[in-house]
This record gives sequence, structure tokens and C-alpha cells, in this order.
Amino acid sequence: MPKARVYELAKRLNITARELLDELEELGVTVKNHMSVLDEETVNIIVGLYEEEKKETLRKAEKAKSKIQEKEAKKLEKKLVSIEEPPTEKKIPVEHKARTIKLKSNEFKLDVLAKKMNVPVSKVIKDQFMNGIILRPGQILSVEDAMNIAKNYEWEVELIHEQEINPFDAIVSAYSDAYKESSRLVQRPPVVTVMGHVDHGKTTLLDRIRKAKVAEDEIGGITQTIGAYQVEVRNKKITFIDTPGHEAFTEMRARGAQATDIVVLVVAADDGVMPQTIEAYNHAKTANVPIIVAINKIDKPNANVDLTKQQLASKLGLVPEDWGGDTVMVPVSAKTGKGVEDVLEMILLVAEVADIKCIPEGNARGIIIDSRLDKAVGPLATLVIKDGVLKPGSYVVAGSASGRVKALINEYGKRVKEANPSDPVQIIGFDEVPDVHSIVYAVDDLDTSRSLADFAKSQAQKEKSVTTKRHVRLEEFLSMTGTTDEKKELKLILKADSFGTVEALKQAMAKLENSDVKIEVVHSGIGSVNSSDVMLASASDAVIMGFKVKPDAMARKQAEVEGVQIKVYEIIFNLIDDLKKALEGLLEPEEVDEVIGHGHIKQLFKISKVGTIAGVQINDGYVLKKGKMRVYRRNEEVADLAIEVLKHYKDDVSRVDAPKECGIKAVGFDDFQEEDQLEFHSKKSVKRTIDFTE
Ligand SMILES: Nc1nc2c(ncn2[C@@H]2O[C@H](COP(=O)(O)OP(=O)(O)OP(=O)(O)O)[C@@H](O)[C@H]2O)c(=O)[nH]1
Repeated sequence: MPKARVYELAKRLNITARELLDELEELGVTVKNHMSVLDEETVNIIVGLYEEEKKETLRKAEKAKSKIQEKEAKKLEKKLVSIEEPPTEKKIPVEHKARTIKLKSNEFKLDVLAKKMNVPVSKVIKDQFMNGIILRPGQILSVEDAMNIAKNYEWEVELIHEQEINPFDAIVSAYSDAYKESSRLVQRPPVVTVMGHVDHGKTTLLDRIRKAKVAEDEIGGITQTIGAYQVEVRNKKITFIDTPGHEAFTEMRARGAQATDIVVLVVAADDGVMPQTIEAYNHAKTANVPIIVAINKIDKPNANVDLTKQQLASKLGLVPEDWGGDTVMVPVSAKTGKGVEDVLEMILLVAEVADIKCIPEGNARGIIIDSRLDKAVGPLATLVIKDGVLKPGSYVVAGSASGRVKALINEYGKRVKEANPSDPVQIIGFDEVPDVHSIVYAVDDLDTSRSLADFAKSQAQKEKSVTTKRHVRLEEFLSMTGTTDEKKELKLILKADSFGTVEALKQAMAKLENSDVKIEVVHSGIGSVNSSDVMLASASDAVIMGFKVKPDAMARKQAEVEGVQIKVYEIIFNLIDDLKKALEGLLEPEEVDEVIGHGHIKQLFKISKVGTIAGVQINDGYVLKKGKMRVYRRNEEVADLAIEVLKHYKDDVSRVDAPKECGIKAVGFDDFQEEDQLEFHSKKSVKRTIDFTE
């Protein structure tokens, strides 16, 4: 509405100029007299106020009429003739408990909020105007604004998260639909991951293959490995991924991205089956990936291929073909090169049987196996293509990272014009470093890639704010598996202090199974619960049970992130009893321990008669005096302590938050060292991931 003089506007509003002047004064608008000109904004606000008030009054009149409350209706109608400011609402007494209004994301509008608060829109506008905030009827509000406005009337606003449509689902289902049309599929080269126990020769074998198969001049072009390379054997390609460990392999799977088609399990013939051989095998097995065993170091005088085979059969159930089994085992020496050709031949053979296919054309998708920020070119991601063709100029998205491919670089540092299924390739062009192990999709245009990335970003933020339990918990096993007729299966990862105990536990567990429930030990091993166990549990939806072992610091953190439950026991009876109850659906959710923060010791103060006070920097979260703290030194837990004194400067406090510093005296412990890492934890009756049963 254009500018107007006071008397003109008053006329339009059917009130006297005096009334309008009073109103303006109340709103804090200074005007001289009834001839003063009001600017456009003020006119709009006043008109909005009156119109809203009129509407509100009409609504009330209608309502009153319909309820045959004649008196009220007449009063209100009368009010319409000479509209006055509604009597200021009485302030709700402070002791009145704040009420909650639940709004969907599309309901953050002034009118909706006012209606839900049962306050006329005009009043809200007026009140906010007094606070220096200009609102208009129908205005869309931010969540924060809505909360602030509501607070004035003793209301709280809550955002209802609606089931959002995940735009990535449409892309994924387009690929799965295409996979259903077998005529569209063609074979692609196998992608191979080499796994095995530390020092059994994974790197040497990969290097040997590369040297044997890649022309010298190309090797010369490699300035730094991109984490994958391709070789050609009898005109057929094989891609090797140089994953840093089997955790990475399983993490990809946990994210729904299986990069690997075949696993080569390297076992040194002079050392045999070792704990990480078993871990690696279990990762490959749960991923349902064919395994070829490379029995390595056969050049060594103490190499014993038969003994290794025996161990593979007895410990892993992998029986070699020459003993009547179905596992391909190849004796090799990565050092001399003997048998390496056989490994490659076997990979091709297994690949043929496995019938590895892809959608050869169309928009590409791939799996990121490495990513980093390069000083010269910015975000850099290495991926292995699964389907389609990726070209420079393609628009891509990987989680919250998006962009346009500026350049594609192969493993020899050369720019390439396209990358086809199973090719490893580096992408330059993402706007941020994409998460390693996420899936890259090529899309039609920049808008699509940006909006997908925005969606991923908002999802990630939501996930951060809501602690979701994503995996099975012992207490809820029966209820979570529902009421299907199928036999219910509780998946476990079992870690103990000795092989004997593992075996004893497995036998005891077998006795617990009945016609309705089955226990599947996905992986068992000795030693502390590590991040590999957590990733495997996450990928296979298993609970981790530890007997006389504890999770290491990394595993704890990862379990929190992945929502994996770790239960630790000191007494066999308790472990078995818990399992029994879980299978019978009788296990009560218990009070659990929650990690609330981390810190490290910066300085030590030794005070006679008192003991050692640790000067602590809180890195994240907070510390509670009534909580406890675990002390880690070189990644090993050295103590779990109650806190006797918690000080912030000179004050005794009950809590200190990051990034503050504080002084801590622990109960009965003075043996701190500078740089000890601290993990603060506290009991909570809410369900969490790590339970210390004893
Ligand atoms: N004699 C002999 N030594 C080998 C052979 N393969 C590897 N080695 C040696 O074994 C040691 C470990 O080999 P790597 O290739 O580093 O083993 P890895 O499995 O990659 O080890 P991590 O990366 O630490 O897990 C090195 O000293 C190699 O030279 C082999 O076939 N014969």
C-alpha cells in the first residue's frame, strides 16, 4: 500500500485520526499530527494489524454465533464497528509450565504459529514491533524466529521431522532396475582386494604384480600411488585395490558400497594362520566375496605349505581343491615372483565363475576408495567405477560433495578422456573432499548434483543431532527381529583372552539355540575389541561380546558412531546368562555407560598430602564430577577412575565443558603422565551402545 497521511489511513480503517495517533504512539512511531505522512512500511503494518484483528474478531463472532452465544456474538460484532485494541492478554504466570507447539517444516508461518498459540496475529505483530522486529501477516518464519516469538507467550516450538523422500533412492532404484534387465549387462574386470595378517606380504605381492604387468615407462609415471591400479593378463583386465586394511573393506560394505569382487587372502607359509588372517577371512566371508588364498613366502627355508593348508582347513574351514575342497590356494613367493602368474590366472578363473557384471553405458557410479585435499588441485578423490562411463565435464555427487569433473587422472598420473567400469581413476572437480568409501553418482546437471549434495548435508546434520540406534542390541534382539516365521538369528562377534575360552564359549552358546532362535558367530578371535570388529559388526548387524577383554579407544569411538553394541564380561556365567535371557526376550535394558567427553593431561601438579592433580584440557564434550574417567596411554587403557576433585581455576565444580581446562584429582590414583588421553564417562539409564556388564 502506498504512503498515506494519518487521517487518510484512519478513514480507511474506520477509526478516528486520534485513535490512530494513539495507536502509532503505542507502536513507538513518532508523528506530529493527523496531517503527517506515514511511509509505506508503516502503512502496511498498521493495515495488516487491523485486518488481522478484524478477521480474528469475525472468526470469534462466527464461532460464538454458531454456539448460539448471542451475547458474545453481539458484543464482538459491536466491536467490529469501532474496533479497538484487544485488551492486552494477561501475562501467563511464570510458574505456568511452558507448552509445546509441534510444527511441520512447512508450517513455520506467522499465522499458523499465532493460531496455535491462540494469540491474534495482530497482537504478535504488534508485540514484535515493540521489540524492534517487523513482521507481516502470512510471513514465513525461521525455526529460530518461531521459537523466539513463541517464548514471549510461554510456548515452546518443536519441529516435526517428516519422513523425507530421499532423492538418492530414486537413483539407486534406477540402477537396480537396470540390473534386472540382463540384456543391458556386460562383464567387467574383477576388482580385487588383498588381505591378510601383518607382514605376510600383501604389499610385496601387490608390488610384484604391478612390476610384472605394468610397462616400465608407465611405472615411471607413478609419482604416488592412488590406492588402486589395473593390470592386463591375456588381454583381460584386473583391478587391485590397495586398501589400508580389512576395516576399510568392511566399512565400504557398511555404507552399502561393495567395491571388491574377489579377495586374495595372503598367508605366509612360515607363519601360518594368524589372528588377522582369521579376521580378514571373516570380513570376506560376511561380504560373500569369493576368496583365493595365496600361500606366500614359499622361498623361505622354514615355509610349510601343507601345514598352512591344514591350519586353513581346521581354523577357517577352507579346504584346498587338491584335498577335495573348493578353495583355490596358490603357493607363491612375492619376493622371487614364483607363482604370481598363477595367482593372476586364478583371479581370472574365479572372476569368470563369479560372472561379474555392470551397466556399461549411461551415467557412471563408483566407489571412493581414497580422498584428500591436494594443495595444488583442491579436493581429490580416487574411485573405482562400478557402472557407466565417467568423463571430464560430468556432473557428480558423493554424499555432501558435488561438482563437475574438471579432469580424470589414471593411476599413472595421466589425464584420461573416460573411465569405464572397474577402472580406478582420480577426479578433480569436487567442491569439498568427499567421504572416503562413499558412492559417487554422475548426474545430468549441476543443479541435480547440488540439490542431492544439499540433501545429504541436511541428512548428516539431522543424524548428528539425533542419536539413532542403528544396530541390534542384545536386550531388544527378539522384539527387533519381529514376528516372522523364520528362525531368528542373533549375530555375534566374540572376542576373548584365549582360543580355549573362545571355543568353550562357542560350545556353550550352541547349547542355547532352540527351534526358534539361532546364534551365528560372525567372527571370533583373541585380543581386545578393535575397530575391525566394530566395522564387521556394523556391516553384519551383530552384537560384540568380549570376555576378559576390552574395546580399545578407537573401537569405543567407532561403536558410538556406528551404533554397535559392545558387551564386556569378566564371568562366563554372566555372559551366557545374558545371552540366554536375550534369546528368551527377558533381558531388561540396563543402566549403561555413556562416553561424555575426551581430554588430555597437559601438566601435573604434585601436592604433598593431597596427591597428584592432573591439569587437563577438555578436547570435546564435558567431564562430570560424579562420572568416571578412563586413562589411556599409548592407546592402552591403564585405569578407569572415579573423580575425587574437579576444579575450574580455584572453584570446585560439578562439570567442565570443552574447550576449557580443569584440574582433576582421581580417587586412589596418582600415577598420571603428561599426554595421557582421558575419556570421561558416566552412567545413564538411556540405552546406549557400550555396556560394561561388570
Ligand atoms: N622371503 C620372503 N619374504 C617376503 C615375501 N613376501 C614378503 N616378504 C617380506 O615380508 C616382509 C613383510 O612384507 P610386506 O609386503 O610389507 O607385508 P604386508 O602384509 O604388506 O605387511 P603390512 O602392510 O605391515 O600388513 C617384508 O620384509 C617383505 O620383504 C616372500 O615371498 N618371501
